[in-house]
Amino acid sequence: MKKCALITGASSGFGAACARALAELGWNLVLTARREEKLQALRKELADKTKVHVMVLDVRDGEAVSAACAALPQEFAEVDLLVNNAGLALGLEPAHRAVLQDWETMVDTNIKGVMYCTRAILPGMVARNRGHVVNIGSVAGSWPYPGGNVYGATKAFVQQFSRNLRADLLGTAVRVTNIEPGMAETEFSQVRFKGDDEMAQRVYNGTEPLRPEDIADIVAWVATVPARVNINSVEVMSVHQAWGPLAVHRS
Ligand SMILES: NC(=O)C1=CN([C@@H]2O[C@H](COP(=O)(O)OP(=O)(O)OC[C@H]3O[C@@H](n4cnc5c(N)ncnc54)[C@H](OP(=O)(O)O)[C@@H]3O)[C@@H](O)[C@H]2O)C=CC1
Ligand SMILES: N[C@@H](C=O)C(=O)O
Repeated sequence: MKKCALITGASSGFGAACARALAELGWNLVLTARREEKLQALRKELADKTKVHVMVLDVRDGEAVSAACAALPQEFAEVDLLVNNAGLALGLEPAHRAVLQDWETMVDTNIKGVMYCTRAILPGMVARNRGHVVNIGSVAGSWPYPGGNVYGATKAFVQQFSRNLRADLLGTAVRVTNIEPGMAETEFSQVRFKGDDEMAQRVYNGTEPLRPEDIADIVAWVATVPARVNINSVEVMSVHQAWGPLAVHRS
């Protein structure tokens, strides 16, 4: 039987790259995000490789998440892999100048969104004694940097939530992995700097960030190791970055 992956934040960046990588492996896909046109374009792109169900969803809406997951078409209803990838950073202001609404949006998306999706999908995995939750954390969850305040804290939540999920799932065959990428070039900086291209480009100038497919390859790897193996966490950075978001080599 074909395996099925549900990927949040599949309309760009890591999520779209995960969809492409898993389609190559023949997995059926449930792709979710808010921008339907992007999801439909990806569905069309992958149509000759696999079956794709598009689910337009705001992960901040817990009731919508649980209703959509409960109403998955039969062919996609048994989710083997949940990739909790939807997330964002907003702003780089120090805490005393930060916009409170930005903090709330990051908490609602990066923390509550992960909680809602996990809570909706996990019971089926436990009942089938089969499945894997892959969370996309960040090096920002372990390494502080100026302006990282609430974004880093949300990713620290993802790290500890992943560990505690593993503890809860002991005795089942359900796996949990937290992937912690460093700087990668996606729409992430466009979103963080609210469309200010110059600020966004400054992040990547003179260095070589990770690419979305680098993270997708890791997701595909952790999902396909033997069922007895749980990769707990993977911290991954560009060769031009060390330790945390601040230590970046620029030529
Ligand atoms: N790029 C980087 O340097 C790093 C990124 N990360 C993390 O990786 C993950 C993916 O980011 P990345 O691919 O880089 O960035 P992108 O901005 O390219 O992708 C973010 C994805 O999240 C989706 N998303 C955002 N908010 C919501 C929401 N409320 N409901 C549903 N979907 C939402 C977006 O879709 P849409 O707007 O259509 O809803 C989009 O598909 C995030 O969790 C991010 O924190 C971690 C480490 C490094
Ligand atoms: N590593 C990035 C995303 O998580 C960042 O914090 O800039």
